[in-house]
Amino acid sequence: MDNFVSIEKPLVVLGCLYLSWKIIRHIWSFLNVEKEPVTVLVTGAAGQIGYALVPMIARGAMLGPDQPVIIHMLDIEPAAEALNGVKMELIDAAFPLLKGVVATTDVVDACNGVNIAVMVGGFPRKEGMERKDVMSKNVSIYKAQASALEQHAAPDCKVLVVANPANTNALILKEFAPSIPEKNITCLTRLDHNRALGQISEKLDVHVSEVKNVIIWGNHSSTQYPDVNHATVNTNNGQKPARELVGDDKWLNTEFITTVQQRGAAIIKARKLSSALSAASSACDHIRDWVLGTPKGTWVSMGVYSDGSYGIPQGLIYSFPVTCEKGEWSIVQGLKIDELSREKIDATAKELVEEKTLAYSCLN
Ligand SMILES: NC(=O)C1=CN([C@@H]2O[C@H](COP(=O)(O)OP(=O)(O)OC[C@H]3O[C@@H](n4cnc5c(N)ncnc54)[C@H](O)[C@@H]3O)[C@@H](O)[C@H]2O)C=CC1
Ligand SMILES: O=C([O-])CC(=O)C(=O)O
Repeated sequence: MDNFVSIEKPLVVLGCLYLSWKIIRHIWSFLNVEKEPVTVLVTGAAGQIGYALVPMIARGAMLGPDQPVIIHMLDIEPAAEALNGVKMELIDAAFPLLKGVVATTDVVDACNGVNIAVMVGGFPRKEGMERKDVMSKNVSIYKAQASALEQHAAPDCKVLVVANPANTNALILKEFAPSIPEKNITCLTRLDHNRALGQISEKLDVHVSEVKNVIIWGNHSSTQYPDVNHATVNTNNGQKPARELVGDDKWLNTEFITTVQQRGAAIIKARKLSSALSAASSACDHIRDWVLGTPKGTWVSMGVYSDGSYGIPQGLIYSFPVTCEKGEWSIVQGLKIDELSREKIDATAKELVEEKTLAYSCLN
């Protein structure tokens, strides 16, 4: 009996605490008390991704429909007038969640107090170029902006690098901002992940939301490895492996991979400009899942600092399958890697090692 009472008491206390928490939450939402705004920096905000991205952030696509935001926009002096035009449009759109806009060409003002930094500023590649061809211009920008972020952003600021070469720019930013925790510096491969989901959904004629757990391994470049071996599709008969449903290994091992790898180039060829709306939307997906968590049983691809998982050298920003919870990502462990995948996973890592050397030679 004594034992029973000693177990029961803490359970009752826990139950009361849980109920009080529920009641407080209910009253809170009833009173419609607003959350504190989160400050989001977008660099290169006068450019085409920036123009697509800032309204998405202001509408809640990045941080949720009840999260007020303050947007800081940075661009360079020649783009100052265009940047001011974007600010005017943000004001004109009267977004309920938008609590402030700063448009500046001063990197310190831009970084001041930011909680999330989306680094889009840089030079996009043109038709016929590889992403590493914009290396020398872009890595020096990331070296310079690293110290501004380190000194002026909020200490727990989360950073997403979009500008190409995205993995290597993120690595340079990490190396020149040593006091920012390495877990807080990531690069965008979610666009490639979404492209892979899109290709499977088109092939099977199912809605893209029914497909999950593709993986983009490695570099956001034409050596990336879009891996469908662990992907599943929701069907009327439950969840099935995507490979089994597609039933065409030849397509999955060749055309599917090259289509995803070359999708950026295909968009440039068609638009004469690189992807913008899909890049902006994927940047929102990346931050939303990182901050608010990935749905149960689902992983996404993020370029993160390698801890040696899957034999990838440490000291690279490499795209892995990750799940996110409470604002932290973790690499999905224990996936079986077949021989073909191993080769491709290593090949894209090798390119990143070469890019790192090239980046350092550009900075010297
Ligand atoms: N990781 C990914 O999935 C993707 C990456 N990208 C990359 O994103 C970057 C931006 O692309 P777009 O918006 O199409 O280019 P854009 O040329 O339209 O815009 C780039 C903006 O950055 C600004 N900028 C240049 N140097 C800057 C600096 N030091 N500080 C702040 N801003 C600066 C430019 O003035 C321009 O307004 C490119 O590097 C592109 O290759 C594009 C699509 C997908
Ligand atoms: O291809 C480019 O240069 C732009 C980009 O990164 C993409 O669309 O994936």
